[in-house]
Order: sequence, then structure tokens, then C-alpha cells
Amino acid sequence: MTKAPPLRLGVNVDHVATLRNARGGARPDPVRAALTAIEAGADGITAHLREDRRHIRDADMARLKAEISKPLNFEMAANDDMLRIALVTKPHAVCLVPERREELTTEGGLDVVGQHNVLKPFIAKLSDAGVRVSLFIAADPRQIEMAASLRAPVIEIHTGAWCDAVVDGHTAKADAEWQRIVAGARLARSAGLEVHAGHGLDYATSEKIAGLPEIAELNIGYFMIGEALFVGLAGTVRAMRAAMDRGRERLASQPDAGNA
Ligand SMILES: CC(=O)[C@@H](O)[C@H](O)COP(=O)(O)O
Ligand SMILES: NCC(=O)COP(=O)(O)O
Repeated sequence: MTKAPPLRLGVNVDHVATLRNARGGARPDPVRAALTAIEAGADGITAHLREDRRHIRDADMARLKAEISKPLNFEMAANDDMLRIALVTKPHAVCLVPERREELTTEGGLDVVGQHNVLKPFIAKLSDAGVRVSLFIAADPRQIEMAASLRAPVIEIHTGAWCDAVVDGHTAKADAEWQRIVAGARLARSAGLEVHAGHGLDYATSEKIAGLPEIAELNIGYFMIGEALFVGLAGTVRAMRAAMDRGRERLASQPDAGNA
């Protein structure tokens, strides 16, 4: 029996900034949230600098880089303005994500098949600057194979469609989306990619996906910031960590299930 690699928890603090921006002041502070999450056991912090700056702002990203002691995962669209900011910020990682101004949230994965020529120089420039590049994609074999051929070291599988189907009780769709994630994670790992996952995860879906030995990191925000209203952010981080540990422990009890 082989032990699966430890599963990292990246806490996304975007929606602390959403709340702050509702009143235009300085509170609640996403950097304080990041420090609290780290103190409670987060392995890293994720923040998405959207083109419309609806939540995280440039100054937040600079402060996160300066003030947190754990890796910063900078989510951004692949455009020249963001590239310039990322190269100045020098985060541990950049996750390239698709963006549409009018969307409510990140609705799907990057089309790395259709956009490979556009993405290539972004991956090269960020990698040359020592930034670990991740591509936020659907668990689609064509997208995964193209991500591997673009030599991005990491993909993050968009789990939104699966999580929505679980929450809405659409069992058949949830099962189909889950099978896509399982197959996608295996394919990506066998192609040498490090595999992360995120979007829409809650305690139950995080526990379940933690049972996939190929997954090295989960990035979770919206649910945790909402849950923090009821049990506090530190309590939410600890409860999420416990859910992830339960998923990993179940995996460890299955013979030969940990060969990621
Ligand atoms: C890329 C991603 O999944 C997260 O950044 C998520 O988008 C959180 O922010 P939004 O709710 O603004 O989409
Ligand atoms: N990349 C996904 C992420 O950072 C968090 O997404 P969500 O939990 O806010 O939906």
C-alpha cells in the first residue's frame, strides 16, 4: 500500500474583498483573513485579480505577497496587463483562468486547445521568472493533453459543474461529472502534470475529492468565507482540513489506492 501525497489546502480570500468593497472601506481585510487562515492550517492563499477588480485589488495582491508566510497563488486572465502585475508581484504560482466581464463567477475552464498559441508566451514568461504556472481547465482529455504539451507543470481541474450538480441534487449529472474528474485526474497525472482542483467545493465534495490520490491541492473560497460567518474563519479552515483528512484516510485504508 503506497501513501498518497499530502493534500494541500489553498484558501481563496476573494470574497472577503467582495464584502469589503460593498461599503467601499478597508474592512473586512482580505490580508487579515489570509493570515487567520494560515494560522488555522491553510497551506497557501489564492486570490483572483479580476480585470474589473470586483473583489481583490492590486494593493491587496501586493500586500498578500509581502505579508503572508505561505505560497501565494495568483489567479489571473492571460493578458498583458495582468502579466505585468504578476511579474512585479512574483507570487509562488500563477493560475491562468478564463474571464468574461459579465460572468457571475468563473463559469468554465480555459480553452487551452483553441488558445494554445496565445497561452504559450504567458507560460514561458512566467516560468522564466520562476513562477509556477497552473492552467484552470475542465477535466476534458483534449484540454489535459494540450496542457501537458504546453509544458505547464500544473493543472487545476474546474470542479464547479460537479459541485453544482451535487448541491442541486442532480444525481445523474453529478455522477457523470465525477467520473470525468476521476478520469481527468488520472490522465493528467500520467502525463506528468501536478493536479489541483477547485471551484464550488464544500465540506462534502472536498472530502470526496480528497479520496483521489492524484490530487495534490484544493483551492477553496466562496463556501468557506460564507461558512466563516457562522463558525469563524479559523474554525472553517480546521473543519475543511478535517474533511480533507477524512477523505485521504479513507484512501489510505484502500489497498494500492495511493499510487498517484
Ligand atoms: C478561478 C476561480 O475559480 C476563483 O477565482 C473563483 O473565480 C472565485 O472568484 P469569482 O467568484 O469571482 O469567480
Ligand atoms: N480556483 C478555485 C478557487 O480558488 C476557489 O473557488 P470557489 O471555492 O470560490 O468557488
